[in-house]
Amino acid sequence: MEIMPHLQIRDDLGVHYAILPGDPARVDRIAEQLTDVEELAYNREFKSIRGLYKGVPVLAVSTGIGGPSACIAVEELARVGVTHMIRIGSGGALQPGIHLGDLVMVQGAVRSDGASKMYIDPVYPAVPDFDLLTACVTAARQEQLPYHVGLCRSHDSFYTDQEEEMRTKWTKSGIMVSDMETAALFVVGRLRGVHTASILNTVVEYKDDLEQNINNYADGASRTMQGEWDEIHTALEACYIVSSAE
Ligand SMILES: O=P(O)(O)O[C@H]1O[C@H](CO)[C@@H](O)[C@H]1O
Ligand SMILES: O=c1cc[nH]c(=O)[nH]1
Repeated sequence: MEIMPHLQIRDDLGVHYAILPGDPARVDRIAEQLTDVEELAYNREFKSIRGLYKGVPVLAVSTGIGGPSACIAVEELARVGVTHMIRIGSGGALQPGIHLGDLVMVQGAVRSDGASKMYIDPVYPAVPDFDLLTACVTAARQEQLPYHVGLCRSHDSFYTDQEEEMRTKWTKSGIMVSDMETAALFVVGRLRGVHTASILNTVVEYKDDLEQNINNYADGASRTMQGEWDEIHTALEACYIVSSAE
């Protein structure tokens, strides 16, 4: 038996599905939708629990902010036998018509991060697993949740002097939303043979004040908290759909 150096979880858990928020506080809110919850470890930004969703064993593990810590989580989860990973993140809309709390199911990610480039050439695509993405879309449609399917831009920068120009550039290219971890998850997951998907809860609307809106989310603003509940529910249902088909 081995203990993973960063997640501090054992390699004999025998769980195939993991839900991955960035924020450790979101792990506790995932626990509310699970039964038989057990806290496994809380080391650095990585908080890990195990529980059941409709009888399916699931892990919830926070990945922290940005590609480097997300890659560490993906690598160590793959080493303990997790085969399906769904990010449930927060993001900022880059297009009009995407409202607070709407879900964006990511179909592909622009690799504006550094971590995925440490693994492989930037021409390598950052795309989700088709069946897992389909299961997420099926789940959201089933529950009649507000959702979109489109592209995201995963970035490493929040406070550079070029943020406004970067956002305008990606808006013009039809990118739907920004986050910081999806590209790294898709690339490293693909290289390690893991099925990945990413669902982003919109916490900043197009052209709205980025910092103010992220503060509102941290304060528990109701539409973004509803979006968070919806993305957790969608990801758990997707795990159930995929596990039932196996
Ligand atoms: O809410 P999470 O999942 O952390 O996602 C988003 O929020 C953080 C930035 O505020 C970044 O990690 C970004 O990807
Ligand atoms: O632009 C944004 C907004 C929210 N979260 C991000 O990572 N980027």
